[in-house]
Order: sequence, then C-alpha cells, then structure tokens
Amino acid sequence: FLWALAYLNQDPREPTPVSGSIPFISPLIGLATEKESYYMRMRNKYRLPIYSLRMPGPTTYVVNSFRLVQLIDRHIRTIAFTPIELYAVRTTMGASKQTCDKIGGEQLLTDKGYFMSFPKNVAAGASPGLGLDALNRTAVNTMAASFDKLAEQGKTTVELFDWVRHEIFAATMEATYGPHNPFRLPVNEKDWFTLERGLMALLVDILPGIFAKKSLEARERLVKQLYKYFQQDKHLEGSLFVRLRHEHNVRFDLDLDDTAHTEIGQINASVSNTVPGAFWAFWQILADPVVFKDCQSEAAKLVQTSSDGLCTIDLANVRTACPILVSTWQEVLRFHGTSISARVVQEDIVIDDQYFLKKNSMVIMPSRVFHTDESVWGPTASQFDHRRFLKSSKSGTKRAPAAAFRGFGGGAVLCPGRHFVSTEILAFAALLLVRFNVGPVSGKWIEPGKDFLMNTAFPTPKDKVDIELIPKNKMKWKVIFSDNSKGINMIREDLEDSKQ
Ligand code: HEM
Repeated sequence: FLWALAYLNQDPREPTPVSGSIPFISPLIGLATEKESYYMRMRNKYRLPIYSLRMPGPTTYVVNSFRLVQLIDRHIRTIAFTPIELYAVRTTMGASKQTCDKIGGEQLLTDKGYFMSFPKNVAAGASPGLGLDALNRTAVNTMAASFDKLAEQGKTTVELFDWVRHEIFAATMEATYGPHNPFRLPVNEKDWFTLERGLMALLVDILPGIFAKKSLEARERLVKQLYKYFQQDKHLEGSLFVRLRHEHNVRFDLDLDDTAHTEIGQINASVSNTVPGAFWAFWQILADPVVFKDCQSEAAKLVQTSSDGLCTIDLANVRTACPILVSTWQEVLRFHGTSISARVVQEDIVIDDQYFLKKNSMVIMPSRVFHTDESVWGPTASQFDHRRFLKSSKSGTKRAPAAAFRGFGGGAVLCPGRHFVSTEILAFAALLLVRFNVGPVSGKWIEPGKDFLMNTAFPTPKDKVDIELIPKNKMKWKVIFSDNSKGINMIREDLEDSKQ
C-alpha cells in the first residue's frame, strides 16, 4: 500500500523518488538515526542531481547538484525561505498569532515585507564599516579581559567545548547588547542553554509543552528580561545591529513583547552556530601540528613588544594579515559544517527545464553534500586542508569556484553575521595562540565524536576534550581592535563586492 501511495502520488516529471525499502518509513528512520549523514549516503547510493524523498507530510526534494542550487537561488519568491522564517517565529520564538498574521500573509513574499526587507534594514549593523568594527571591538575586549583573568590563575584546566561555549556566548552577547547586556547575569546564560537544548523540539512542534517543557519555561523567563531591556531603552546603548533590529520591528508595528520574542531567534542565529563552529576551528588549530605551526607563526606576527615589555596586539589585523588563519576557518566551515538550507515551493515550477517541483513541497539543500563533491573540490575533497582557500595554494589542492562555498549560505539568503563571527573566532584563536600554551590533559589529542543536529550549522562534540592552558609569560598585554572597516571576504558575493 505504501509503495502504491508513494508512486501514484508522484508526477513523472518530479525528481526521481527515493524511498528505501519501505516508503515513508525508511527515510524517517534514516534521518532519525543517521541525521544529516543520511543525505550523504543517499547521494553516494543514487548519484542523482535531485531526488524526491517520500516521507509523511509534504514532498521533500533533496538537491545534490551544486548547479541546481544556483538555479534554485534565483527563484527567491517561488522557492522561498520566508515561510520557514515565519514558521520559526511562531514555533521557536513563540511570537503571538497577531504578529505572525501581520508579518506573514500577503507581504510574506514581497520585497517590502518583514522578512525580505530584514537583511537590507539591518545590514549596516554587521557589514564592513563602523558598526561591525564596534561589534568586534566589544567582543575582543570581553575575551581579552577573560584571558587576563585566566593568565593570573597560572596553569588552568578546562573542558574545551564548555569553555569555548561560555567565552563565545559572553563575548557575542556583550557585543550585541552593550553595557546593559542581560546575559551578564549567569542565570540568563543558563536559561539560554536550557532553551537551546529544546529548540529542535520546538521547531518540530509536536506537543512542545511536554517534549520541551523546560525550554519553554526558560524562553518565557528570557523574554521577560529582553522585554525589560527594550522597555527601558537599554538598546540605545547597545550595538548598531540590535538598534537596527529594534527599528525594523517598530517599522512593522511589533509590540515590545513580540520584539522580545523575535530576539530569541536572533540570539539563536548568532550563538547556536558560532559556538560549535569556534569549537571545531580551535580543535583543528590546536590538535593538528601542521595547522598549529602555521597559524601560530601568523598570530605571533601581530604582536608588537615594546622595550618596557608591553605586548600589544591589534586583532583587527586578523582579517587582512592572517591568510592561513582565514583559510583554516573557511576549511572548517567546508569540512565540519553541516548547515542545511530549506525552502518552500510557493507554486508549481520547472527548474533546469526538466525537474517539476510541486507547490507546497519542501526543498532541502545540505551544504555538506556540495562541500564534499569531488567534481567541484577535487580528489582531496574528503581531507582537511587548511591551505585550500589560500589565493596561491601550493598544496596541489584544486581551487574550487568561490560560489561552491556555502558556509554562510548563498544567493538571496546570506548570513548577515558572517563578518562578525569570522573575525570573532579568528581573533579568539590568535589571542589564544599568542598568550597560552595549550595541550590535552591526557597527553594526546583525541578527536571527539560528532553529534549532528538538523537545526545547526555544525555538529557538537560528543566527547569531552580536557585541555590545559598555561600562560606563556608574565608580560602585560594590551589588546586593541582598530577601525579598519574591513570584512572577511569568503563568499562569492563579498569577493565580487571587494573587487569593485
Ligand atoms: C559560524 C557561525 C555561523 C554560521 C555557520 C552561519 C550560517 C548561516 C547560513 C548557512 C545561513 C543561510 C541559511 C539558509 O540558506 O537557509 C545563515 C543565515 C542567517 N544567519 Fe548565520 N551563521 C553564523 C553566525 C551568525 C551570526 C553571528 C549571526 C548574527 C549576528 C547570524 C545571523 C543570521 C541570520 C539573521 C540569517 C538569516 C538571513 C536572512 O534572513 O536572509 N548568523 N547563517
């Protein structure tokens, strides 16, 4: 019966159906057990540019071909991202029905609508310029102060993921919310991570009151804190980014309560990928002796030592003076990144003159599938090569077209936080490399297993990595971040802009 249902429902022009041994059930089991690796297995098994995955609910098309992704990117209104955003505003952020009706409906797919106009309205807050410099400066100052405290303690043992999670969270929240950052209170940080654990359950939206009870309670407490923050106009002393987000909400007549609810989504976007991304970046830099040596010698060049022994480092320079660090980060995004772009088909459409995509179906584009495609990245696609993205790579690695790199999305849906987060992570890495000797407590670096989550751009480590941090010297450090209005250009769109 299931076979009949799967195939009778299928238009012959739709992408070839792939269902495993039991239609509807096998893909569900595959995705639940293998998570994002399921898409890799299906790609390797069927070698199709695009296929239909028959599961309960709307038909899902999974795209394997990078060329098709580029075609899909062009249909922003027909194969749209905004319905997914609206769904997340309702389920994970918990905004009111009134607000969802207001920002959804007819304006959902128009340029002037809440979602489509968001990137333009907030761009100045996080694209190269004074707003971005200020964001990164506060993040850098926050981590520098924390490094000073750590150095005072002498040799310290920490668990790498827990440590990175706290440091990155604290720096990102301080940079965003400024001197009245509600997350300076440890209870609010704790609530964030309680909420984060249940975000997938909230997104799935099946009995969230039961399956994500603690997360829902934490969300309500956080919304109250954020409400107070905006009500007391504390955002006026926060980053340009948070002020522009607030203005965007005012423009669309959102009340304070729903403004606070939408901030939950912004925090999710700014932290949930950054923390595991930073973890894998630091893992690669610290655990691989070749990567370590290259990155450390680049970071050391940023330090100037005065005759009285003061060490000064301008971390704004990681963006322009550390090509190997930048290439390593890009390779971390390619090699460890697992982001999945999802879109909803708004009306029947044929792409590439042959694939018929039905209205209301889902289109899934897993970045790892493209990032491991040998026809694009060459025979070393499955290896980590920290020099792969250097302009003049001598490692013999095939240089991939810039557009093939999807670490921060592509086309109309680009990550607005890309410059901020890339600089933040690389500044953290550079400061760590120049100030501390770092080694595994066990004496050997053992790569942790990976826990794949469908709603984040990186896996989380399954195993603990205990490390020792030993300050390199007792010198005084001055950490600065000068205005240089530069970004880190990794994606095709930024590379093209920087050429103009
Ligand atoms: C390592 C960290 C990060 C990674 C890997 C990452 C990755 C991505 C990707 C792949 C997309 C596109 C999603 C799609 O195509 O469906 C995206 C979108 C987005 N990201 Fe990030 N991101 C990171 C950090 C951040 C930060 C720090 C912020 C904010 C400060 C942010 C805010 C956003 C927003 C708001 C969108 C939606 C853009 C839109 O509506 O057009 N992200 N991100």
